[in-house]
Amino acid sequence: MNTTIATGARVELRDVRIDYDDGPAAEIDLVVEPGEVVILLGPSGCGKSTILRALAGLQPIAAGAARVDGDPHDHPDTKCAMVFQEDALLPWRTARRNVEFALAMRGVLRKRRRAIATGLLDQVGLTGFAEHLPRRLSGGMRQRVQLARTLAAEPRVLLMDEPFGALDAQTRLEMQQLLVSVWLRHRTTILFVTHDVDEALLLGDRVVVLTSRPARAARIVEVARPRRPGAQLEPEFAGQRQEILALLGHSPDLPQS
Ligand SMILES: Nc1ncnc2c1ncn2[C@@H]1O[C@H](COP(=O)(O)OP(=O)(O)OP(=O)(O)O)[C@@H](O)[C@H]1O
Repeated sequence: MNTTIATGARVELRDVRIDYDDGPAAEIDLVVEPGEVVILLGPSGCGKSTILRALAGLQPIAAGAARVDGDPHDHPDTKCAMVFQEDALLPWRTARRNVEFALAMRGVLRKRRRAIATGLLDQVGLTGFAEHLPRRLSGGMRQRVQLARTLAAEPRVLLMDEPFGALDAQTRLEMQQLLVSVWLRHRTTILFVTHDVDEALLLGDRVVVLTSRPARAARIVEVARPRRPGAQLEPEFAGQRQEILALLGHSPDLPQS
C-alpha cells in the first residue's frame, strides 16, 4: 500500500443548532476526539442524518459552530467523507476504476493509481474482483468498493449514515468486522448513524443516544474497547444494551425493530 495514512481529525460541534423551515431539527454539543468512533442512535426522524449532513457541509448551521481540527467547517471538503446506505458507484466503471476515480480527484498521478486502487480493494476483501462492473457485484461487495473508494480520498473523518442498513444480517456482520479492521489500520475519526443497538455497541467508543426531534443528546454511553469475541454476552455489555433500549423507549425483552 502506497497511500499515506491520514489519521483522524478532532470534530467539534459547539452548541450547534440546525433548522428546517418548520423548526429546529437538532441541537447538539459534542466533541469527537481524533480516531474516536462515535455512534448517533435515536428514533426515526429525530435528526441523525441532519447532524451528519451539517458536518459534511451540506446543511447550514443556524447557531453555534462546527470545527474540524479547529477550522470552521461549513462547506464540503475532502477532510470529511460521507458514506451512504445506497452505494453511489459509477455503473460503467469497474471496481478498480471507481477507486481510481477518487485517486484522480485527489491528484494522484495516473501511473500510481492502479497499484493503490488494487491495494485498497485487497484491504476491503475484494481481491480478484477489481475488474468487475458494479452490476456484477453483490450489495455487500458494492459497499466494500464504496468503502475503498472513500478511503482513496484519504478523509480524516468518515460520516457513515446507516451504511449497512440495506444488507442482510450475515453481510452486515462481515461489513462491521471489515470496518473495525479498516479503522484499526487508518484510525479515521468516525461518526456513524444506526438504528441497531448491537451495531452501536460493537463499533462505538461512545454511543450518543438522541431524543426525538429536535435531536439532543439524552445520554452518552461509553463502550469499553477492545471488544472481545462474544462480549455481547458479558454482563456489562448486556447492561449497556438494556440502558440504551430503555432510553429509546423499548422494552429490553422485545426484539429491535
Ligand atoms: N430538507 C428537509 N427539509 C425539511 N425537513 C426535513 C428535511 N430533511 C429532513 N427533514 C425532517 O427533519 C427531521 C430529521 O430528519 P433526519 O433525516 O435528519 O432524521 P433521521 O434521524 O436521520 O431519520 P431516520 O432515522 O428515519 O433516517 C425529520 O422530521 C425529517 O422529516
